[in-house]
Amino acid sequence: MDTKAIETHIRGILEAIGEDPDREGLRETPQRVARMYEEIFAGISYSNHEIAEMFGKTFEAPSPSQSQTAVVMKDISVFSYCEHHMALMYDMNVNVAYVPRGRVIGLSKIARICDMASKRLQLQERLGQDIAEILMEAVGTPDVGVVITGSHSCMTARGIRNVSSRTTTKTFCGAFQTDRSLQELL
Ligand SMILES: Nc1nc2c(ncn2[C@@H]2O[C@H](COP(=O)(O)OP(=O)(O)OP(=O)(O)O)[C@@H](O)[C@H]2O)c(=O)[nH]1
Ligand SMILES: [Zn+2]
Repeated sequence: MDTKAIETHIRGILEAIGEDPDREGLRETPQRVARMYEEIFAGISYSNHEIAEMFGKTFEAPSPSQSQTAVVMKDISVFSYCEHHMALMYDMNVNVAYVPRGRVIGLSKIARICDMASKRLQLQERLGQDIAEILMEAVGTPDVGVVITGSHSCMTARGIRNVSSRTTTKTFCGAFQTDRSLQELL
């Protein structure tokens, strides 16, 4: 990420909106925003494949038996940023489930994958697909479901200003596409 360029452009934006970038409260703002962008857009620097490798530490699944195990993690909270307005997606709640094929992933890594995929300019729909794609590669299973519910500040704090609206997107891969009992886990 080119932090020097971000600083220059943020200063330009401050001037363009009629602010004085040299007044005390704003003097360090371009640097602060550049540091913030490094943090909140960290996921732009990595492909889904790289994130799968980064957080892809897995363990042998419990001994296979007649039964089928599903892993479900609910209420993973993330923030993301809509690509249309660069506005915050907030109160984002991610539910993830997968059916292991011999390997299971460390639980914290599921939340790390959701967090890193969120740190991009996103569509909520694409965020679900990214999380599913990364998890499928990391765990080595095609059977993954991701359900996301969230609020978009581009719809609540501006424009139509509909503060109560919430959007849910569901991404079903592999067996989740047809198996209602798997879908209902989410
Ligand atoms: N599908 C989808 N749309 C989104 C997402 N985030 C924001 N949008 C929408 O993207 C659209 C961009 O539409 P435009 O008409 O180009 O932008 P705009 O003139 O600012 O639109 P308004 O918000 O209606 O004022 C808007 O309808 C947003 O609500 C998202 O995650 N998924
Ligand atoms: Zn938007």
